[in-house]
Amino acid sequence: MTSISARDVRKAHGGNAVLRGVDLKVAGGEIAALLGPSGCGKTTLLRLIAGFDRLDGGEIAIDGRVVAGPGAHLPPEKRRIGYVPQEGALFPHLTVAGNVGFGLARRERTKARIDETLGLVGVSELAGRYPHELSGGQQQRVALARALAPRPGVVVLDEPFNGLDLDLRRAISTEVVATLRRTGASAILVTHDPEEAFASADLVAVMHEGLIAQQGNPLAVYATPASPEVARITGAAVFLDAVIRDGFAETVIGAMPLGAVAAGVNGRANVCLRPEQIVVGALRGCAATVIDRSFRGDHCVLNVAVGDVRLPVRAPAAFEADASGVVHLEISGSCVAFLPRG
Ligand SMILES: Nc1ncnc2c1ncn2[C@@H]1O[C@H](COP(=O)(O)OP(=O)(O)OP(=O)(O)O)[C@@H](O)[C@H]1O
Repeated sequence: MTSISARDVRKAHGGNAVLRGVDLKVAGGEIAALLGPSGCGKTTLLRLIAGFDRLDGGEIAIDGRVVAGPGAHLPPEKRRIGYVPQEGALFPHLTVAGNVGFGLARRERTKARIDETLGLVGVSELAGRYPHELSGGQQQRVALARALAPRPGVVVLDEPFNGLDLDLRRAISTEVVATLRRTGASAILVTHDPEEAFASADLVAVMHEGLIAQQGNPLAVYATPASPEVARITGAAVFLDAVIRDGFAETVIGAMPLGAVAAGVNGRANVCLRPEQIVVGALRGCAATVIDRSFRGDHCVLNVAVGDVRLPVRAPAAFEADASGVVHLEISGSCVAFLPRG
């Protein structure tokens, strides 16, 4: 199984520092999600790992062998990396079998190998079709097959499910991850969707402004974000002013223990918790006034006021405040504290 490591990787485009010292380690057989907002440098990093571009500084190693670094640049075809570009990008003039065969060296380009790969991703019956005769989901499966055909040690996928609608997106990403696991390939999946990252990956690397701001297992990253930016990139977050005393944060809606990140902090801070940690009830807890309510399908979001603090909280879909518009909030779990900046 093939490991991937990037150390202090730097890259500028047109004078702008896009990657500013990226460190990332993916163990053999691990699936990593590279999660970050548009423009933070995700594609730039993938292209450097795949060998399509040259880095300006730092080092990339595949299975301990430096493939890019000072004085080193192994060409893409020698890196044993499969690349699944945004929205598949199949060759329109080639059939499915032709697309899958394209990435294979001539001596490996056999019908048996192509059939085996199509079978692996469950599209054997589509071998003779052209890309325009496929649905979006089928195109994605074929793009994965094309990347997997040469049996790469590493597969990198650049927002491969972007063009698909939500249901299909969830189904295909689950399938793709299961296929990657069957092959034993290590993978880096680029996404800006935290749910997709959490559902797919063993390791989530959160990228912000050209740096990996945090990497770790999905639960750790979600529950203890290392910065307010990581908290926002990884899901909905509620920020509250707090006073920290003896490992507890006192906020306008009550006190809660601190998670590991901010142990040792005392005094004023900004704490972050997830919306589901604030439970809305009728009787117990801190009183809050409902300002408005928006229905979201499986839940609703209430904007509530506690004194002059406004915050969004989640409630059951059918929740209705009583005539007074007063609800009670209880908090559960721990929060993360960030010291004021500056
Ligand atoms: N070849 C290039 N020439 C000049 N600027 C580039 C080039 N490639 C990327 N950039 C710039 O580098 C920055 C990072 O781009 P990149 O595509 O890596 O971001 P990203 O995180 O993948 O974004 P998205 O999620 O929108 O695909 C952007 O500001 C982009 O405009």
